[in-house]
Amino acid sequence: AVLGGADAVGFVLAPGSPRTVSPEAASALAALVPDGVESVGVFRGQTAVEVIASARTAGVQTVQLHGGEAPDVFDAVRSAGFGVIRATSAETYGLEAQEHRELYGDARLLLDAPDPGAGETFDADALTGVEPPSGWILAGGLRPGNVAALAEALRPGGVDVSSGVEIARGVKDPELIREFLAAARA
Ligand SMILES: O=C(O)c1ccccc1N[C@@H]1O[C@H](COP(=O)(O)O)[C@@H](O)[C@H]1O
Repeated sequence: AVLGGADAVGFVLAPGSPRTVSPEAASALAALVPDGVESVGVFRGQTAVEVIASARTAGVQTVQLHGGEAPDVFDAVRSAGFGVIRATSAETYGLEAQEHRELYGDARLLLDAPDPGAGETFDADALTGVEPPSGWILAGGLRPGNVAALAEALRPGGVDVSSGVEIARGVKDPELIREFLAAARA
């Protein structure tokens, strides 16, 4: 991903995924990430104490929370010195946009399909009439073959991919990563 020109790389530190890496393994990988590329720890449904401990061991800069965590978890993670990304379902974001602004306002927003990491797209109509905050990140079922059209239609500030650059669940493919990055940049 770094060689292909990604702006950020993520390590799944949430338990229970075929992509889960230990904080120690993530630390060895994150140490290879050069300055200027953001390293992100991906979490779901853990306590603030667990998230902060794992993120510290892994040495990531940013924490991405997928589990509907409460605002106090974001505050704790931020106070521990990490940047924070709030990942939520695009299909419900329309109903909770005001809540996001009021309760999580300075967390970056990532809009995803309901089942994170499943490689499923969401119905883009869910964002009709909704204006996510500037710099929001689009995720959920992106692939080399659909990222350009979806980015063109939805105009996010960034895109995030996992399943769409894998040859088997949990196994990334360098060629698909290169294709994805080229399509996203285009
Ligand atoms: O990838 C996982 O297994 C995962 C586990 C827990 C939380 C998030 C996870 N993945 C994130 O989901 C989005 C979209 O993934 P996909 O491209 O649809 O496969 C992305 O942010 C992943 O990092």
